[in-house]
Amino acid sequence: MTGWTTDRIPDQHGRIAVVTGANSGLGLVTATELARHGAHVVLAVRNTAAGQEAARRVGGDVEVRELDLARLDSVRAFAAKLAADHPVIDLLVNNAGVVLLGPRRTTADGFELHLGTNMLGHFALTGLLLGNLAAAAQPRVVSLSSITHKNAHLDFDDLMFERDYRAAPAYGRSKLATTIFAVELDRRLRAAGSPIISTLAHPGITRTNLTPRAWEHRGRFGQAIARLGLLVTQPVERGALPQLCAATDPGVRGGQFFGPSGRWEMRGPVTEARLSREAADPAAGRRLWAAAGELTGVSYL
Ligand SMILES: NC(=O)c1ccc[n+]([C@@H]2O[C@H](COP(=O)([O-])OP(=O)(O)OC[C@H]3O[C@@H](n4cnc5c(N)ncnc54)[C@H](O)[C@@H]3O)[C@@H](O)[C@H]2O)c1
Repeated sequence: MTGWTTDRIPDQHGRIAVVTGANSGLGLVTATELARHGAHVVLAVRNTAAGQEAARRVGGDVEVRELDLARLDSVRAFAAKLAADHPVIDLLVNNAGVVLLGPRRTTADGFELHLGTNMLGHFALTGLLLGNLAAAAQPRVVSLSSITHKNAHLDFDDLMFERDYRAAPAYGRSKLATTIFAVELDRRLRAAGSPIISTLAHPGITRTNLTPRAWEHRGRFGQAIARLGLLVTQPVERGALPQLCAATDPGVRGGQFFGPSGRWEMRGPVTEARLSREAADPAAGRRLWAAAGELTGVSYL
């Protein structure tokens, strides 16, 4: 896949794609490219006013729907309406994500905010849409990992990070959990003989609202970090290529993981990325799957 560009996206007419967090950053570029190639794109967003503004920028055949991944009641309501209106869904891009600077916060359901939004919300959403995805000809689920997953470790005795909380490791854990989820989803889909494939992507370090703009408002030191960030980050159009490749390239197989090829995988052309040992561990997959099913009340596969 090295050298992959959006020219390799096949015609998407007749396909229904759902992109979470589609109003900004990587989600906005992903939605734009899918719509540009003819897909009907559902912009699944927390703030529908921002979603409508994004819809104007995306153009093409799009609709805006409200989804707050930090509230299971919102995930259920979104999935129920979407599933009724679109019996067949071809592509789900689990793109939305949150990064906190500051003290520990929780979702409406009491989950640590990073894990609850980035992983548990998407776990529930995927399960609730599985029947609609299975009805499509070549269905896919794409999950957003991060290089931070490699230095993270999941503590199954403290999944909600109640002990010694720190924001950056909490984000890394949530991205490791998302990565374990996507790999385990692929295993389970294959074992069930499902037509759906689960793929993964990470954008290296890409200039979006998450980084380094998050630093710009933090005084002179923050602005210096932001300027330094420009040197090591890549533009969002390039950062979105791994997830667009994972979502659309006809040659992609279940379980494949794409990211930038450059040194330290931070920026560069698309290539196949490496999972950490923990992310690829089937025992971690089984354990996390059981925990996520219990926590969200959505059990599948
Ligand atoms: N930018 C990077 O360098 C980088 C690196 C690794 C991984 N990622 C991942 O890429 C994905 C996209 O992030 P981005 O960089 O485009 O940042 P971004 O802030 O521009 O986009 C994140 C999106 O998620 C949405 N979101 C946050 N909380 C939500 C909630 N509770 N419900 C619904 N939507 C919610 C936001 O509204 C926003 O649209 C995330 O999963 C992120 O973890 C980004």
